[in-house]
Amino acid sequence: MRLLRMSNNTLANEVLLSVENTLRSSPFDFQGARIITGQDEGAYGWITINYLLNNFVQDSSVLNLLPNFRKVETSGALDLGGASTQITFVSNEDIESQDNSLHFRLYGKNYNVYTHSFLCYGKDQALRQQLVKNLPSTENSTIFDPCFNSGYRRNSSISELYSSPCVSEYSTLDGPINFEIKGTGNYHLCKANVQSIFNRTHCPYSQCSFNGVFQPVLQGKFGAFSAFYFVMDFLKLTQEKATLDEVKERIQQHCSRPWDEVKTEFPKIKVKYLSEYCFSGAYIITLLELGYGFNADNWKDISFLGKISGSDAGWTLGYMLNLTNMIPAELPPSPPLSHGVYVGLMVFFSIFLVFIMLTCWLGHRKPRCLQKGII
Ligand SMILES: O=P(O)(O)OP(=O)(O)OP(=O)(O)OC[C@H]1O[C@@H](n2cnc3c(O)ncnc32)[C@H](O)[C@@H]1O
Repeated sequence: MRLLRMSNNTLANEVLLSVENTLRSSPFDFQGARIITGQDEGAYGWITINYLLNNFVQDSSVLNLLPNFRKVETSGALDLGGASTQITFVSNEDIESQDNSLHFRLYGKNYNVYTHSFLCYGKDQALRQQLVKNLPSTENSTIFDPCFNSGYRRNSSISELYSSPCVSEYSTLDGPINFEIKGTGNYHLCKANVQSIFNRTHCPYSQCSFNGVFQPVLQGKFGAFSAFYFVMDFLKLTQEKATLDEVKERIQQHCSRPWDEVKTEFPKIKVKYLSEYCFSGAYIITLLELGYGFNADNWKDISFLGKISGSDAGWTLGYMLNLTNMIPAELPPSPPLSHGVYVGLMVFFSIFLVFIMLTCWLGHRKPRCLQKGII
Protein backbone atom coordinates (compact mmCIF):
# COMPACT_ATOMS: atom_id res chain seq x y z
CA MET A 1 0.00 0.00 0.00
CA ARG A 2 2.92 2.36 0.68
CA LEU A 3 4.22 1.69 -2.83
CA LEU A 4 0.78 2.02 -4.39
CA ARG A 5 0.32 5.38 -2.65
CA MET A 6 3.60 6.53 -4.26
CA SER A 7 2.66 5.43 -7.76
CA ASN A 8 -1.12 6.05 -7.69
CA ASN A 9 -2.49 7.91 -4.68
CA THR A 10 -6.08 7.89 -6.02
CA LEU A 11 -6.04 4.13 -6.37
CA ALA A 12 -4.59 3.74 -2.85
CA ASN A 13 -7.45 5.87 -1.46
CA GLU A 14 -9.99 3.81 -3.37
CA VAL A 15 -8.59 0.61 -1.84
CA LEU A 16 -8.82 2.14 1.65
CA LEU A 17 -12.41 3.29 0.99
CA SER A 18 -13.37 -0.19 -0.12
CA VAL A 19 -11.80 -1.67 3.02
CA GLU A 20 -13.68 0.87 5.14
CA ASN A 21 -17.02 0.12 3.50
CA THR A 22 -16.59 -3.61 4.02
CA LEU A 23 -15.46 -3.38 7.65
CA ARG A 24 -18.10 -0.82 8.60
CA SER A 25 -20.79 -3.37 7.79
CA SER A 26 -19.10 -6.01 9.96
CA PRO A 27 -19.93 -6.56 13.66
CA PHE A 28 -16.48 -5.24 14.68
CA ASP A 29 -15.90 -1.92 16.43
CA PHE A 30 -14.32 -0.48 13.28
CA GLN A 31 -12.14 2.55 14.01
CA GLY A 32 -10.81 3.44 10.56
CA ALA A 33 -8.33 2.18 7.96
CA ARG A 34 -4.96 3.74 7.24
CA ILE A 35 -1.58 2.85 5.80
CA ILE A 36 0.87 2.30 8.64
CA THR A 37 4.41 3.64 8.37
CA GLY A 38 7.44 1.41 7.96
CA GLN A 39 8.57 2.49 11.43
CA ASP A 40 5.23 1.34 12.91
CA GLU A 41 5.54 -1.97 11.09
CA GLY A 42 8.97 -2.55 12.66
CA ALA A 43 7.84 -1.46 16.14
CA TYR A 44 4.67 -3.58 16.21
CA GLY A 45 6.55 -6.64 14.93
CA TRP A 46 9.04 -6.20 17.79
CA ILE A 47 6.19 -5.86 20.33
CA THR A 48 4.47 -8.98 18.93
CA ILE A 49 7.40 -11.36 19.22
CA ASN A 50 8.52 -10.11 22.64
CA TYR A 51 4.94 -10.33 23.96
CA LEU A 52 4.57 -13.89 22.63
CA LEU A 53 8.00 -14.89 23.95
CA ASN A 54 7.03 -13.50 27.41
CA ASN A 55 10.00 -11.15 27.36
CA PHE A 56 8.16 -8.17 28.83
CA VAL A 57 6.84 -9.82 31.98
CA GLN A 58 9.34 -9.48 34.80
CA ASP A 59 7.96 -10.52 38.17
CA SER A 60 9.73 -8.08 40.50
CA SER A 61 9.00 -10.12 43.66
CA VAL A 62 10.70 -13.16 42.13
CA LEU A 63 13.60 -10.99 41.00
CA ASN A 64 14.08 -9.68 44.56
CA LEU A 65 14.13 -13.12 46.11
CA LEU A 66 16.48 -14.76 43.62
CA PRO A 67 19.65 -12.69 43.24
CA ASN A 68 20.90 -14.89 40.40
CA PHE A 69 17.62 -14.73 38.46
CA ARG A 70 18.45 -13.90 34.81
CA LYS A 71 16.87 -10.62 33.75
CA VAL A 72 14.67 -11.20 30.72
CA GLU A 73 16.22 -9.60 27.62
CA THR A 74 14.11 -8.63 24.63
CA SER A 75 14.66 -10.18 21.23
CA GLY A 76 15.31 -8.13 18.09
CA ALA A 77 12.79 -8.48 15.24
CA LEU A 78 13.59 -9.14 11.58
CA ASP A 79 10.59 -8.99 9.25
CA LEU A 80 10.76 -9.72 5.53
CA GLY A 81 7.67 -8.84 3.49
CA GLY A 82 7.01 -8.69 -0.22
CA ALA A 83 7.61 -4.94 -0.53
CA SER A 84 9.60 -3.94 2.55
CA THR A 85 11.80 -5.34 5.29
CA GLN A 86 12.27 -4.20 8.89
CA ILE A 87 15.00 -4.53 11.51
CA THR A 88 14.21 -3.56 15.13
CA PHE A 89 16.20 -4.15 18.31
CA VAL A 90 17.04 -2.67 21.72
CA SER A 91 20.33 -0.80 21.61
CA ASN A 92 22.47 0.58 24.43
CA GLU A 93 24.24 2.87 21.96
CA ASP A 94 23.34 6.42 20.97
CA ILE A 95 20.84 6.27 18.10
CA GLU A 96 22.26 8.93 15.81
CA SER A 97 19.22 9.35 13.61
CA GLN A 98 15.87 10.46 15.11
CA ASP A 99 13.90 8.58 12.44
CA ASN A 100 15.33 5.30 13.70
CA SER A 101 14.74 5.89 17.39
CA LEU A 102 11.78 4.65 19.45
CA HIS A 103 11.14 4.84 23.20
CA PHE A 104 8.76 2.51 24.98
CA ARG A 105 7.77 2.21 28.62
CA LEU A 106 6.25 -1.20 29.14
CA TYR A 107 5.45 -2.84 32.49
CA GLY A 108 7.46 -0.14 34.25
CA LYS A 109 10.61 -0.56 32.17
CA ASN A 110 12.11 1.80 29.57
CA TYR A 111 13.25 0.47 26.20
CA ASN A 112 15.41 2.38 23.73
CA VAL A 113 14.69 0.73 20.44
CA TYR A 114 16.38 1.08 17.04
CA THR A 115 14.19 0.42 14.00
CA HIS A 116 14.46 0.83 10.24
CA SER A 117 12.15 -0.17 7.41
CA PHE A 118 13.67 -0.57 3.96
CA LEU A 119 10.96 0.04 1.38
CA CYS A 120 11.70 -1.82 -1.89
CA TYR A 121 13.77 -4.44 -0.03
CA GLY A 122 10.94 -6.92 0.55
CA LYS A 123 11.64 -10.07 -1.44
CA ASP A 124 9.36 -9.30 -4.42
CA GLN A 125 10.71 -5.79 -4.92
CA ALA A 126 14.30 -6.93 -4.32
CA LEU A 127 13.89 -9.52 -7.09
CA ARG A 128 12.63 -6.79 -9.41
CA GLN A 129 15.55 -4.51 -8.47
CA GLN A 130 18.01 -7.35 -9.06
CA LEU A 131 16.57 -8.02 -12.52
CA VAL A 132 16.65 -4.36 -13.54
CA LYS A 133 20.20 -3.80 -12.27
CA ASN A 134 21.50 -6.80 -14.18
CA LEU A 135 19.62 -6.47 -17.47
CA PRO A 136 21.96 -7.08 -20.41
CA SER A 137 22.58 -3.99 -22.52
CA THR A 138 21.83 -5.88 -25.73
CA GLU A 139 18.35 -5.90 -27.24
CA ASN A 140 18.09 -9.60 -26.62
CA SER A 141 14.64 -10.91 -25.83
CA THR A 142 16.10 -13.65 -23.62
CA ILE A 143 17.52 -12.83 -20.21
CA PHE A 144 19.63 -15.44 -18.45
CA ASP A 145 19.17 -15.22 -14.69
CA PRO A 146 21.35 -17.22 -12.26
CA CYS A 147 18.78 -16.75 -9.48
CA PHE A 148 16.31 -19.20 -11.07
CA ASN A 149 16.87 -22.97 -11.37
CA SER A 150 18.19 -24.12 -14.74
CA GLY A 151 15.36 -25.03 -17.11
CA TYR A 152 12.98 -22.51 -15.53
CA ARG A 153 11.37 -20.01 -17.92
CA ARG A 154 9.18 -16.98 -17.25
CA ASN A 155 7.71 -14.42 -19.66
CA SER A 156 7.71 -10.78 -18.71
CA SER A 157 7.52 -7.33 -20.25
CA ILE A 158 9.36 -4.06 -19.83
CA SER A 159 6.15 -2.29 -18.78
CA GLU A 160 5.48 -4.89 -16.09
CA LEU A 161 9.08 -4.85 -14.87
CA TYR A 162 9.23 -1.05 -14.50
CA SER A 163 5.71 -0.65 -13.11
CA SER A 164 6.97 -0.36 -9.52
CA PRO A 165 8.26 2.93 -8.04
CA CYS A 166 11.22 0.90 -6.71
CA VAL A 167 12.72 0.68 -10.21
CA SER A 168 10.86 3.26 -12.31
CA GLU A 169 13.88 5.63 -12.22
CA TYR A 170 15.84 3.06 -14.30
CA SER A 171 13.05 2.81 -16.89
CA THR A 172 14.31 2.80 -20.44
CA LEU A 173 12.56 2.61 -23.77
CA ASP A 174 15.45 0.63 -25.22
CA GLY A 175 15.30 -3.12 -25.41
CA PRO A 176 12.55 -5.56 -26.26
CA ILE A 177 8.96 -4.96 -25.10
CA ASN A 178 8.50 -8.58 -24.13
CA PHE A 179 11.24 -10.90 -22.95
CA GLU A 180 11.79 -14.33 -21.52
CA ILE A 181 13.75 -15.03 -18.33
CA LYS A 182 15.69 -18.29 -18.40
CA GLY A 183 17.19 -19.70 -15.23
CA THR A 184 20.83 -20.81 -15.09
CA GLY A 185 20.84 -21.83 -11.39
CA ASN A 186 24.15 -20.49 -10.10
CA TYR A 187 24.20 -19.42 -6.44
CA HIS A 188 27.48 -17.47 -6.59
CA LEU A 189 26.48 -15.48 -9.70
CA CYS A 190 23.04 -14.89 -8.19
CA LYS A 191 24.60 -13.58 -4.97
CA ALA A 192 26.82 -11.22 -6.98
CA ASN A 193 23.71 -9.89 -8.79
CA VAL A 194 21.85 -9.48 -5.52
CA GLN A 195 24.77 -7.57 -3.97
CA SER A 196 24.41 -4.94 -6.70
CA ILE A 197 21.24 -3.61 -5.04
CA PHE A 198 23.09 -2.84 -1.77
CA ASN A 199 24.97 0.45 -1.72
CA ARG A 200 27.61 0.52 0.99
CA THR A 201 29.78 3.31 -0.36
CA HIS A 202 28.42 6.28 1.63
CA CYS A 203 27.50 6.64 5.31
CA PRO A 204 26.73 10.03 6.90
CA TYR A 205 26.83 8.48 10.43
CA SER A 206 29.47 6.70 12.49
CA GLN A 207 28.14 3.37 11.19
CA CYS A 208 25.57 2.23 8.64
CA SER A 209 23.81 -0.85 7.39
CA PHE A 210 23.40 0.05 3.69
CA ASN A 211 22.12 2.87 1.47
CA GLY A 212 23.43 5.43 4.00
CA VAL A 213 21.08 4.26 6.77
CA PHE A 214 22.32 4.45 10.38
CA GLN A 215 22.49 1.18 12.31
CA PRO A 216 24.06 0.62 15.74
CA VAL A 217 26.01 -2.57 16.50
CA LEU A 218 23.72 -5.63 16.49
CA GLN A 219 22.69 -6.50 20.05
CA GLY A 220 21.12 -9.64 21.56
CA LYS A 221 19.09 -12.44 20.02
CA PHE A 222 16.86 -11.96 16.96
CA GLY A 223 13.62 -13.53 15.80
CA ALA A 224 13.24 -13.57 11.98
CA PHE A 225 9.71 -14.06 10.65
CA SER A 226 7.34 -13.69 7.63
CA ALA A 227 9.26 -14.46 4.43
CA PHE A 228 12.49 -15.08 6.40
CA TYR A 229 10.61 -18.03 7.92
CA PHE A 230 8.72 -19.18 4.77
CA VAL A 231 11.96 -19.45 2.78
CA MET A 232 14.12 -20.99 5.52
CA ASP A 233 11.32 -23.42 6.35
CA PHE A 234 11.20 -24.61 2.72
CA LEU A 235 14.99 -25.07 2.80
CA LYS A 236 14.62 -27.02 6.10
CA LEU A 237 16.78 -24.57 7.97
CA THR A 238 14.46 -23.56 10.82
CA GLN A 239 14.63 -26.58 13.16
CA GLU A 240 18.31 -27.39 13.35
CA LYS A 241 20.91 -24.78 14.31
CA ALA A 242 22.96 -24.78 11.10
CA THR A 243 26.09 -22.63 10.81
CA LEU A 244 26.19 -19.79 8.30
CA ASP A 245 28.40 -21.89 5.99
CA GLU A 246 26.00 -24.82 6.18
CA VAL A 247 23.09 -22.52 5.34
CA LYS A 248 24.94 -21.16 2.29
CA GLU A 249 25.78 -24.71 1.23
CA ARG A 250 22.09 -25.73 1.45
CA ILE A 251 20.96 -22.75 -0.66
CA GLN A 252 23.73 -23.40 -3.18
CA GLN A 253 22.57 -27.03 -3.48
CA HIS A 254 18.98 -25.89 -4.05
CA CYS A 255 20.00 -23.34 -6.70
CA SER A 256 21.93 -25.96 -8.66
CA ARG A 257 18.96 -28.37 -8.92
CA PRO A 258 17.21 -28.53 -12.32
CA TRP A 259 13.77 -26.91 -12.33
CA ASP A 260 12.03 -30.11 -13.55
CA GLU A 261 13.37 -32.01 -10.56
CA VAL A 262 12.28 -29.29 -8.11
CA LYS A 263 8.80 -29.10 -9.65
CA THR A 264 8.34 -32.87 -9.53
CA GLU A 265 9.40 -33.05 -5.88
CA PHE A 266 7.09 -30.23 -4.74
CA PRO A 267 3.97 -30.40 -6.94
CA LYS A 268 1.76 -28.73 -4.29
CA ILE A 269 3.82 -25.56 -3.75
CA LYS A 270 2.75 -22.47 -5.76
CA VAL A 271 5.01 -22.12 -8.82
CA LYS A 272 5.66 -18.46 -7.98
CA TYR A 273 7.07 -19.36 -4.55
CA LEU A 274 8.86 -22.52 -5.71
CA SER A 275 10.61 -20.79 -8.60
CA GLU A 276 11.89 -18.02 -6.32
CA TYR A 277 13.40 -20.00 -3.41
CA CYS A 278 16.89 -19.86 -4.96
CA PHE A 279 16.70 -16.08 -5.31
CA SER A 280 15.04 -15.69 -1.89
CA GLY A 281 17.71 -17.79 -0.15
CA ALA A 282 20.53 -15.82 -1.77
CA TYR A 283 18.74 -12.56 -0.96
CA ILE A 284 18.19 -13.45 2.72
CA ILE A 285 21.87 -14.33 3.17
CA THR A 286 22.98 -11.10 1.47
CA LEU A 287 20.55 -8.92 3.41
CA LEU A 288 21.54 -10.42 6.77
CA GLU A 289 25.28 -10.59 6.07
CA LEU A 290 26.14 -7.68 3.79
CA GLY A 291 23.16 -5.52 4.73
CA TYR A 292 22.81 -5.86 8.50
CA GLY A 293 26.26 -7.22 9.38
CA PHE A 294 25.48 -10.70 10.73
CA ASN A 295 28.45 -13.06 10.49
CA ALA A 296 29.54 -16.64 11.25
CA ASP A 297 29.79 -15.79 14.99
CA ASN A 298 26.43 -14.16 15.62
CA TRP A 299 24.45 -16.23 13.09
CA LYS A 300 23.45 -18.52 16.01
CA ASP A 301 21.60 -15.54 17.56
CA ILE A 302 18.97 -15.66 14.80
CA SER A 303 15.92 -17.92 15.23
CA PHE A 304 13.52 -18.32 12.34
CA LEU A 305 9.99 -18.09 13.76
CA GLY A 306 6.69 -19.01 12.09
CA LYS A 307 4.23 -19.25 14.96
CA ILE A 308 4.97 -18.53 18.63
CA SER A 309 2.62 -20.29 21.09
CA GLY A 310 0.17 -20.78 18.22
CA SER A 311 0.12 -17.13 17.10
CA ASP A 312 1.58 -15.72 13.88
CA ALA A 313 4.71 -13.63 14.26
CA GLY A 314 4.05 -10.32 12.47
CA TRP A 315 3.10 -6.71 13.15
CA THR A 316 -0.68 -7.16 13.45
CA LEU A 317 -0.84 -8.61 16.98
CA GLY A 318 1.49 -5.86 18.29
CA TYR A 319 -0.74 -3.23 16.69
CA MET A 320 -3.80 -4.70 18.39
CA LEU A 321 -2.03 -4.97 21.78
CA ASN A 322 -1.05 -1.31 21.55
CA LEU A 323 -4.48 -0.10 20.39
CA THR A 324 -6.27 -1.91 23.20
CA ASN A 325 -3.73 -0.91 25.90
CA MET A 326 -3.05 -4.56 26.64
CA ILE A 327 0.56 -3.78 27.56
CA PRO A 328 0.48 -1.17 30.35
CA ALA A 329 3.30 1.35 30.80
CA GLU A 330 3.53 0.56 34.53
CA LEU A 331 3.61 -2.74 36.39
CA PRO A 332 0.31 -3.45 38.17
CA PRO A 333 0.84 -2.94 41.95
CA SER A 334 2.20 -6.26 43.15
CA PRO A 335 1.77 -7.67 46.69
CA PRO A 336 4.99 -7.50 48.78
CA LEU A 337 5.17 -11.31 48.73
CA SER A 338 4.55 -13.64 45.83
CA HIS A 339 1.83 -16.27 46.25
CA GLY A 340 4.36 -19.14 46.60
CA VAL A 341 6.37 -17.35 49.31
CA TYR A 342 3.16 -16.41 51.18
CA VAL A 343 1.91 -20.03 51.24
CA GLY A 344 5.39 -21.25 52.29
CA LEU A 345 5.53 -18.80 55.22
CA MET A 346 2.02 -19.71 56.36
CA VAL A 347 2.89 -23.44 56.38
CA PHE A 348 6.15 -22.74 58.25
CA PHE A 349 4.48 -20.64 60.97
CA SER A 350 1.64 -23.17 61.36
CA ILE A 351 4.15 -25.99 61.94
CA PHE A 352 6.13 -23.74 64.28
CA LEU A 353 2.97 -22.93 66.30
CA VAL A 354 2.03 -26.60 66.59
CA PHE A 355 5.59 -27.35 67.71
CA ILE A 356 5.47 -24.62 70.42
CA MET A 357 2.08 -25.80 71.67
CA LEU A 358 3.29 -29.40 71.79
CA THR A 359 6.44 -28.39 73.72
CA CYS A 360 4.38 -26.39 76.26
CA TRP A 361 1.92 -29.21 76.70
CA LEU A 362 4.70 -31.78 77.26
CA GLY A 363 6.53 -29.40 79.66
CA HIS A 364 3.51 -28.71 81.87
CA ARG A 365 2.02 -32.17 81.85
CA LYS A 366 2.48 -34.17 85.18
CA PRO A 367 4.12 -37.62 84.74
CA ARG A 368 1.55 -40.44 84.83
CA CYS A 369 3.16 -42.25 87.87
CA LEU A 370 2.97 -39.02 89.90
CA GLN A 371 -0.66 -38.65 89.04
CA LYS A 372 -1.33 -42.10 90.42
CA GLY A 373 0.74 -41.41 93.62
CA ILE A 374 3.47 -44.03 92.87
CA ILE A 375 7.13 -42.96 93.34
O1 LIG B 1 4.84 -5.72 4.49
P1 LIG B 1 4.86 -6.03 3.02
O2 LIG B 1 6.21 -5.81 2.47
O3 LIG B 1 3.74 -5.45 2.24
O4 LIG B 1 4.70 -7.59 2.97
P2 LIG B 1 3.48 -8.55 2.73
O5 LIG B 1 2.33 -8.17 3.58
O6 LIG B 1 3.32 -8.75 1.28
O7 LIG B 1 4.18 -9.79 3.37
P3 LIG B 1 3.76 -11.18 3.95
O8 LIG B 1 4.37 -11.26 5.29
O9 LIG B 1 2.33 -11.51 3.77
O10 LIG B 1 4.59 -12.13 2.97
C1 LIG B 1 5.91 -11.91 2.72
C2 LIG B 1 6.28 -12.43 1.38
O11 LIG B 1 6.33 -13.84 1.44
C3 LIG B 1 5.61 -14.39 0.35
N1 LIG B 1 5.12 -15.71 0.77
C4 LIG B 1 3.97 -16.02 1.46
N2 LIG B 1 3.92 -17.35 1.68
C5 LIG B 1 5.03 -17.91 1.15
C6 LIG B 1 5.57 -19.23 1.05
O12 LIG B 1 4.93 -20.26 1.55
N3 LIG B 1 6.75 -19.39 0.44
C7 LIG B 1 7.43 -18.34 -0.07
N4 LIG B 1 7.00 -17.08 -0.03
C8 LIG B 1 5.82 -16.85 0.58
C9 LIG B 1 4.55 -13.35 0.02
O13 LIG B 1 4.15 -13.50 -1.32
C10 LIG B 1 5.33 -12.08 0.25
O14 LIG B 1 6.14 -11.78 -0.87
